[in-house]
Amino acid sequence: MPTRPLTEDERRDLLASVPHWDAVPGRDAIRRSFRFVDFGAAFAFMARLAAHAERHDHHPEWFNVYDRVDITLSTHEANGLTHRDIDFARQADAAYADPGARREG
Ligand SMILES: C[C@H](O)[C@H](O)[C@H]1CNC2=NC(N)=NC(=O)C2=N1
Repeated sequence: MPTRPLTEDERRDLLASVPHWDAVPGRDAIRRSFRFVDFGAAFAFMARLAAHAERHDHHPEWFNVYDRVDITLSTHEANGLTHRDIDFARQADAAYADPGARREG
C-alpha cells in the first residue's frame, strides 16, 4: 500500500469513509477513542491490532489506560496521512464492531 501523501480528493473521500475518526489539530493525522468493559477487553483489542500492524508494517500511536484505548494514525515516512492510515482505521473499526470485542455501552 503506498506511503505517498493523500491527494486532496483522496483525503476528502477517504476521511468521509471513516466517520468515527477525527482530525488531530495541528497534525495531518486522525484519532479515535475506544472504550471497553475492562482492561482485558482493551488489551485484547490492542493485541489484535498489533498483529495487523506487524503484518502491514504500519504502527499506531496509542495510549491505554484500563478500559480505554486512544489511537492516533499518521504515516511517519510521509509526515501525514496515507492509504495505510485509512486501512488501519478500518481495521480498528472492524475489531471494535466484532461481537467479541466487549465494548463499553
Ligand atoms: C522500518 C519500518 O518499515 C518503518 O519504520 C515503518 C514502520 N511502521 C510505520 N508506522 C507508521 N505509522 N508510519 C511509518 O512511516 C512506519 N514505517
